[in-house]
Amino acid sequence: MKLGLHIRLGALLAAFGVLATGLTGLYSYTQSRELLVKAAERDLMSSVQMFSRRFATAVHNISDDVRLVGELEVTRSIPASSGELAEAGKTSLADTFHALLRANPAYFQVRLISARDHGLELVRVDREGQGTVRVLGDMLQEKAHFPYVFNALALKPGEVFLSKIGVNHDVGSHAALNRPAMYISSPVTTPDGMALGLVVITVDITRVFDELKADLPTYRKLFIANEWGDYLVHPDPAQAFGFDQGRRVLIQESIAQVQPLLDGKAQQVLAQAELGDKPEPALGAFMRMPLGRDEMRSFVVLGIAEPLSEILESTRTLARTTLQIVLGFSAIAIVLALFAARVVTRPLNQMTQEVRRFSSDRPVGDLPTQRQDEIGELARGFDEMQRRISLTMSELDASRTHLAHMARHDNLTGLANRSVFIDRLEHAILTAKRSGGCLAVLFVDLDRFKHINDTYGHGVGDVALVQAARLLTSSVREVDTVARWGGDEFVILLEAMDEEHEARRVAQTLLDRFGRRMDVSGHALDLGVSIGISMYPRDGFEASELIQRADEAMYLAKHRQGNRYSVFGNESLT
Ligand SMILES: Nc1nc2c(ncn2[C@@H]2O[C@H](COP(=O)(O)OP(=O)(O)OP(=O)(O)O)[C@@H](O)[C@H]2O)c(=O)[nH]1
Repeated sequence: MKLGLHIRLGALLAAFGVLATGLTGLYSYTQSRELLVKAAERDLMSSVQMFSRRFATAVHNISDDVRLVGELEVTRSIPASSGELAEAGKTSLADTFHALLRANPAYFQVRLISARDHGLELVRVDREGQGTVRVLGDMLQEKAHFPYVFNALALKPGEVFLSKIGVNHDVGSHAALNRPAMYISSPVTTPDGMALGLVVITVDITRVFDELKADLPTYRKLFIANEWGDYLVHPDPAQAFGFDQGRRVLIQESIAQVQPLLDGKAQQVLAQAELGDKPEPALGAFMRMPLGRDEMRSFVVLGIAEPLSEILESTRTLARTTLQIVLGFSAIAIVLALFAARVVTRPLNQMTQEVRRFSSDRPVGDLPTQRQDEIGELARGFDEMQRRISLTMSELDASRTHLAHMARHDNLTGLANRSVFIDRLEHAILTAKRSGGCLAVLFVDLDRFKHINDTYGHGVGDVALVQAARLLTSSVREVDTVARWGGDEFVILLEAMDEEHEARRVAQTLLDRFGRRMDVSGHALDLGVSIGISMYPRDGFEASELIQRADEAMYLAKHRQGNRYSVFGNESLT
């Protein structure tokens, strides 16, 4: 099927419109998606930083409690000589420890440990079930071999030691037994700085982390690893504290991008992680968080990850919205394209119709010649072309008519020529034959015409011929035909001429009129004529025959001095 320009142009414009809209939509979707992922990365990073600050604050608060207990009068009253505290002081401290444990659900134990007697626990209160319990007598243990003891005793007054996070296996430690824990300790000193003992709080680190991550959305997962990469917190609890069960589950093995944090070559990184039982790709922000005093160079790696599906959820909404916008604008583009194509092609169609009308000789209607654009230019060009063609056509018509007239008439006198005369004679013969009528042919020859030419010149001879033609025409009926046979010879067809005497009368009229002197270009001339008459059907049945007979009769008249007529067959040369 042949498609019109309107459809093709419309389809082309529509395709451009849809393509442009689609590409714009795709570009804005891609850009927006990238911005969303970048925003999610920033958000995750600030989230992990916030978590780190809150963890630091929590540790700081616990450290303050440890320091506070260490600075109590009763704590500092441990005799340097014996290292043994008075019973009343112990009871008072135990009351304080009970209060601390009640106020801080994340504390497992609060203890005062002597610097003497191999780090013997002087006062100890443990969490047990929903309550607290003071450990007394033989149940008190020597702890000098624990890092939180010997490290704290080496500190200056007011300084705090943070232990590594590990699983507590102290026998008899009540609620803390086999639970992840962290020890925060600070020395108890004499005014001159000698260590008398230390205060240590055993922290339920799981509870601390649970409280800190309570503010995180459920789809965000927390990762914490120690300085060797062992998971301390993992979305899958089975992965945490693997080292306590004789296996290593290392963060750098599952999330290789965090290695620079462990190596101290980066403070924070973005990384791909996997979450859940059925591993789901996630984006995570990880940072290195120093723990404790600088010289210990202790740190943990904190990380918060979010499933990519959550991050890209808003991009799905964006994709839907973008698609709707693209479809909407594509529809508008198609409508506008068809409209534009129509606007452009309508004047062209109009001109096409006018060209068709012009080519089929119908009157041409209005053309958009007033337009100032290319279509107006085209219309004006067509209008001009159409006027020129019309002008040329009418000139051609005129010259064709003239040529046709010239082909049938004598140029000088305007009379019918030989061929027209023969046509009419043949036609008249047929008519006469059908009707049984008669007709007459008169052959007229000017007498001594050569003399006029020779005497007055050909110009005068021409005028004389024209006047002779007029005289002949005005002397016969309108139905009769006068033709110039050649030179100074004329032929006349008299139709419906039933009697010879009627033809004779016409010939006589001619003789009479030619017998009068004529004024030809100021010359008074006597133009005589010789006339021969033939009759149908008496003298012949054919046109040529009748003309020949009339010519012969004219010859007889001429032979007898001219200025007379002769009827064929009535006279003969003698
Ligand atoms: N001016 C003019 N002369 C013509 C034209 N056609 C023919 N003639 C002249 O007409 C003359 C005819 O001469 P002829 O045939 O001898 O006839 P004529 O002089 O009338 O002699 P007769 O017929 O015997 O009386 C010639 O001199 C031709 O040159 C024409 O169109 N114009």
